[in-house]
Amino acid sequence: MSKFPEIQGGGSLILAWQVKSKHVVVIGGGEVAAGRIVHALNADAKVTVVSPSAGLNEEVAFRISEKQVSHVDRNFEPCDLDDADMVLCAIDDPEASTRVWKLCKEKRIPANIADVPAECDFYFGSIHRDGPLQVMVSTNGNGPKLASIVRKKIAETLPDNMGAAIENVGKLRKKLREVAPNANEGPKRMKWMSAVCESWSLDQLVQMSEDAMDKLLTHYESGKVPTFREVR
Ligand SMILES: C[C@@]1(CC(=O)O)c2cc3[nH]c(cc4nc(cc5[nH]c(cc(n2)[C@H]1CCC(=O)O)[C@@](C)(CC(=O)O)[C@@H]5CCC(=O)O)C(CC(=O)O)=C4CCC(=O)O)c(CCC(=O)O)c3CC(=O)O
Ligand SMILES: NC(=O)C1=CN([C@@H]2O[C@H](COP(=O)(O)OP(=O)(O)OC[C@H]3O[C@@H](n4cnc5c(N)ncnc54)[C@H](O)[C@@H]3O)[C@@H](O)[C@H]2O)C=CC1
Repeated sequence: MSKFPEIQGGGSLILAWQVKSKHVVVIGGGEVAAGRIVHALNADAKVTVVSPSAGLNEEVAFRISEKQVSHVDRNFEPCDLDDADMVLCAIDDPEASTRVWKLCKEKRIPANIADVPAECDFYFGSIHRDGPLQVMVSTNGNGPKLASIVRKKIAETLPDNMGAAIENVGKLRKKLREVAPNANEGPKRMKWMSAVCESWSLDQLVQMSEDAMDKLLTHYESGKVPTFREVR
């Protein structure tokens, strides 16, 4: 046995792709498209939906009328890809789907064709969301419904205040970078931040006020982590 991690091929590269302000083109306006739109909007993408009005489901029609997304009211045309950074295709026409996929590959645009795993640069997964926290479960194409069941099981084990605690830690980390901005202090900052996360409970992290954060940060220089009571 080697002391290094064993390689288990056959997985996906799971990343947190930053699509903020990027142009995501969703082709189709049915139930699957509606889900894709929610995921893209939750990541602050600029979304265009290409689908004839007659084929829109209620949710997609709602997002269009609320101007959460732009709408191109017709079937897909190659020019829809002109300034696309990502394409999500969810239509009930396999031949048109394959055409979309081939064009995306010519133009090197990352694409997901729902229903056709072989025509996907990436798969969607089942997602639990709580503020800044996202947990994605993938079964790598083996069992999408099971992915959803596993995701629910994981979510049940997480404390209710997890997202709020993470949000507060985010604020503290930002303040720490202001107090200790030097690039060469990275290792010290990271060690101290890790120690705070390990020694305080989630509830304490949630309850940490701006005041408490400022007090806590006065201990950074010494490298010590005071208790919650000491800074409250
Ligand atoms: C490869 C992948 C590509 C992609 O779509 O990105 C893909 C492909 C296919 N899905 C199919 C069917 C179903 N998909 C779902 C649901 C979800 N599918 C999702 C992802 C993925 N689906 C990717 C792999 C993810 C992974 O393996 O982990 C989820 C997780 C995320 C999302 O879509 O947002 C979302 C659950 C979200 C949630 O509830 O949290 C359900 C259940 C339901 O609708 O409730 C069913 C019916 C039951 C079943 O089959 O399990 C079929 C047709 C099979 C056929 O014709 O028989 C294909 C094509 C094929 O397999 O060939
Ligand atoms: N996660 C997954 O991979 C899953 C995939 N599917 C598959 O995804 C596809 C879409 O599913 P639903 O949303 O339920 O279908 P749907 O039938 O509700 O919607 C199809 C949509 O595509 C639009 N459309 C059809 N041809 C088009 C074209 N050439 N250009 C632009 N828009 C076009 C229609 O107007 C309609 O809005 C189906 O093939 C379905 O089998 C279904 C469930 C899960």
